[in-house]
Amino acid sequence: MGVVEKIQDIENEIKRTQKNKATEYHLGLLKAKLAKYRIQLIEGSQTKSEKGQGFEVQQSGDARVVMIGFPSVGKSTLLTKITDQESIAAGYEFTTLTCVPGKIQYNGATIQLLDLPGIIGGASQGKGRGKQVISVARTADIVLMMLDATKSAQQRPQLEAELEAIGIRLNQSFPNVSFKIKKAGGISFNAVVKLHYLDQKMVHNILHDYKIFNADVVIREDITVEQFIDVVLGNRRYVKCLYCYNKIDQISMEEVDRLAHQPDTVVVSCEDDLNLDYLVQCIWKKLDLMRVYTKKRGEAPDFDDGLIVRSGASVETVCHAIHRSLAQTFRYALVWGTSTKHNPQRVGMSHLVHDEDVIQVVKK
Ligand SMILES: Nc1nc2c(ncn2[C@@H]2O[C@H](COP(=O)(O)OP(=O)(O)OP(=O)(O)O)[C@@H](O)[C@H]2O)c(=O)[nH]1
Ligand SMILES: [K+]
Ligand SMILES: [Mg+2]
Repeated sequence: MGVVEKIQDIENEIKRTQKNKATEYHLGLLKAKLAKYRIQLIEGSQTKSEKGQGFEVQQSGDARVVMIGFPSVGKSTLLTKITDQESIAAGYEFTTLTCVPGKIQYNGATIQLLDLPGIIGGASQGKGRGKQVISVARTADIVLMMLDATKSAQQRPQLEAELEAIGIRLNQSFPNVSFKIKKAGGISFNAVVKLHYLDQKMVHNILHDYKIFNADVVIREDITVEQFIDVVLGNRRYVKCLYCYNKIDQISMEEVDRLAHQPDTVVVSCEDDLNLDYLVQCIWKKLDLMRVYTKKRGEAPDFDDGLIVRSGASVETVCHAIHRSLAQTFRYALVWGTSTKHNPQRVGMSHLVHDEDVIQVVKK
């Protein structure tokens, strides 16, 4: 029996099995098995020739946004509209057959946007070359899920399921669990919150199924079985997602209004240039990037030339962004901005900077 059939069998068994106290351990194990087979499918089944034909292109700029969507929803049209690059668009499916990168310039940052071929249902199971296409989403800072506003509402959960199946978790954060495999000592289990979906026995069962007999598990959040398996597997990607409904020129105002009120959603019309500026703003916000300025002693900061760093960045990260060796000669930094109480304030490497802060590094 092939892996795809095994997966189907387990999925059927999960569907058939009634959810109750008596079956929950069995269900937990089935889910662990399912996760294992899915991994085999992604990692094990690529032949040599397939590997050479990935859709990966070189990372460039400050962040990467990857468009994922069914055919002919307008991905290429969008790339041509909001980046410096043209990607051919047409009224037939699978117009785009490669990965086409473009650049968005915004607030001094360069954001890479990738246009990809459309995917079809079952892509994660290797249908078409969909698996390679959606795998590119693993490298994204944001998945821009492109949807056709004139098509069925089903397209969104379908795409989400495809991404789930290759280990991508959309708009979720890494479960608050610490998990360490040890050489000996058995399994120690600790939960600091009340758990509703998981208990010690289930954790043991799942770990044994993965042939893990010695580990420390500390759970600090009321997680599900699936989330625990994610932690054990350790190869999940937690990626932000923005849902973009295109072609709103074709639907009623009421419908536009309804779609626009969903969380993490932007409605646009590439054809009529509706809301495209707002989409770029939303991408920028979602990326959570910051712009900080550096200055030399006795000189004014150069506000035209900021440094782009991730939110939560420290002075150390800023030093690295200025010059690779700066951290070694670092004595302290003077910071002006909202991250400090006094302006300027003398801070060390670990100080966390804020958007728009000005930083002067004092060397040894
Ligand atoms: N009405 C309308 N049509 C649009 C809009 N955006 C794109 N289209 C049309 O939709 C069709 C498909 O556009 P593409 O940009 O090729 O779509 P795609 O998602 O890149 O398609 P594939 O590469 O084949 O997966 C073209 O005929 C576009 O002109 C829009 O906002 N409104
Ligand atoms: K098309
Ligand atoms: Mg296209």
